[in-house]
Amino acid sequence: MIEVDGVTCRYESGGGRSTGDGSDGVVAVDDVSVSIPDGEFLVVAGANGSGKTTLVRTFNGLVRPDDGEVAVNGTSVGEDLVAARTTVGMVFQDPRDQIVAATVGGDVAFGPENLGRSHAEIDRRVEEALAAVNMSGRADERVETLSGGERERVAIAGALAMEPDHLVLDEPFTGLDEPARRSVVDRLRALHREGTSVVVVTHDLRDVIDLADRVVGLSRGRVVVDAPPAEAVGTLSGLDVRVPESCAPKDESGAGEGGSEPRGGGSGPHRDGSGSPKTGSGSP
Ligand SMILES: Nc1ncnc2c1ncn2[C@@H]1O[C@H](COP(=O)(O)OP(=O)(O)OP(=O)(O)O)[C@@H](O)[C@H]1O
Repeated sequence: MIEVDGVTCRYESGGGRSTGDGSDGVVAVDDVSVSIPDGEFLVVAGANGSGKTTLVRTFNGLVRPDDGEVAVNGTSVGEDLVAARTTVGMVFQDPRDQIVAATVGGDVAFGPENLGRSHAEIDRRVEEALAAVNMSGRADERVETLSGGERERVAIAGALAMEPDHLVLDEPFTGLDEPARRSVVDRLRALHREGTSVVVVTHDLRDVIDLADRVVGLSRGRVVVDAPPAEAVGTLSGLDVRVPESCAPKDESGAGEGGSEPRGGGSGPHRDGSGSPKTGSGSP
């Protein structure tokens, strides 16, 4: 269970995290409270810049809240970072931000190796994680030879090898073509069915609306809707979140479908204004 209680996160106008002195800057997440029970498939939706990435990064301590508290399985993230990083697996917006080894197997093994697990245990985890993303038998392949969808699946496998209770994926479909999207969706569906809790961050609900138990919608850092998908779409379609055509308001000029932006190419990975890509690792 992830419990977010009254969390606020600010960035300084120069790009770094807030000094906490109340000076000017961006309030990326503004007094958010949300609980994510085990086994839930949660979608965190909102327009670019609404605070989605910042919020989910508090789940494993990659971002420390300026106010409020995040607890995972009853333990404060700030008090036990290692526990949070092993319990909450994170897959970043661009898999290149987290692939660290030359081969598929080496990359997936990286997290459990850092945990100091035995060779036999690491081999078991790598095998199971690759099977979960439908890449069994491909451990020796070089990452640089893989397609974007395959790299995404390697990144997911890397997070799964940590055997997290919660898997958090930030815009996992960005830049993927239709078959790759379908493949990642299929993997997420299977993982969820097998009991993994999944949090997907997205500004496009179309791929995940059928999988979601609940949708939390953010706007300007605040929660504006927290409801099952069917109830949430009405609010979300007014927030530059793409919703399936069948759910979009009929009388609007394409707001629900995100205007003319083509599917797949999308708006591209968000860059955070600091000029540097978002970095970090699902590994402690
Ligand atoms: N490192 C940073 N320095 C300064 N401001 C930042 C930084 N990272 C994010 N922000 C700002 O915080 C706000 C929330 O950003 P965040 O990346 O959390 O939103 P998001 O909903 O994930 O956006 P996207 O969908 O584009 O990734 C935005 O105004 C953004 O410009």
